[in-house]
Amino acid sequence: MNLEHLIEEAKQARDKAYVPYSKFAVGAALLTNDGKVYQGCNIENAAYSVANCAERTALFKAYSEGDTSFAALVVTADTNRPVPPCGACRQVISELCPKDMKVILTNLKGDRKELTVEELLPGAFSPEDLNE
Ligand SMILES: O=c1ccn([C@H]2C[C@H](O)[C@@H](CO)O2)c(=O)[nH]1
Repeated sequence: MNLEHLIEEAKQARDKAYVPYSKFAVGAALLTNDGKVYQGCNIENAAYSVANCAERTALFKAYSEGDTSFAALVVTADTNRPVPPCGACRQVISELCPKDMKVILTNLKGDRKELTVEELLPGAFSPEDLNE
């Protein structure tokens, strides 16, 4: 699975976004270590606060299917800079993905920013903190 293909999957996911309120469509593509790809889009709701971001949609789809071993995540939107994930998504990514996993942020112009999960949310609150 090359990166160009994973970016294409994220764009395809974005086309499925349900965004009647913000009109801001986001797509994500999550690659598992088995080579499977889970697409995710953002899904909004008339009760605005229950919207689900594209990144979490992809992660929750994979996890709920028993796929829990991840190799890379691409996120894309029609933004001026590579789209930055929100704080809630950073927290979820940080817990469910390896710290050294690559997260590739992109936009429709083709700009890219690649960083690790640790770089996305340095010093994240983690399950270990609950046991201290
Ligand atoms: O990284 C991001 C940032 C925002 N959104 C969604 C949430 C909401 O539906 C819309 C506007 O914030 O974009 C995502 O899906 N991912």
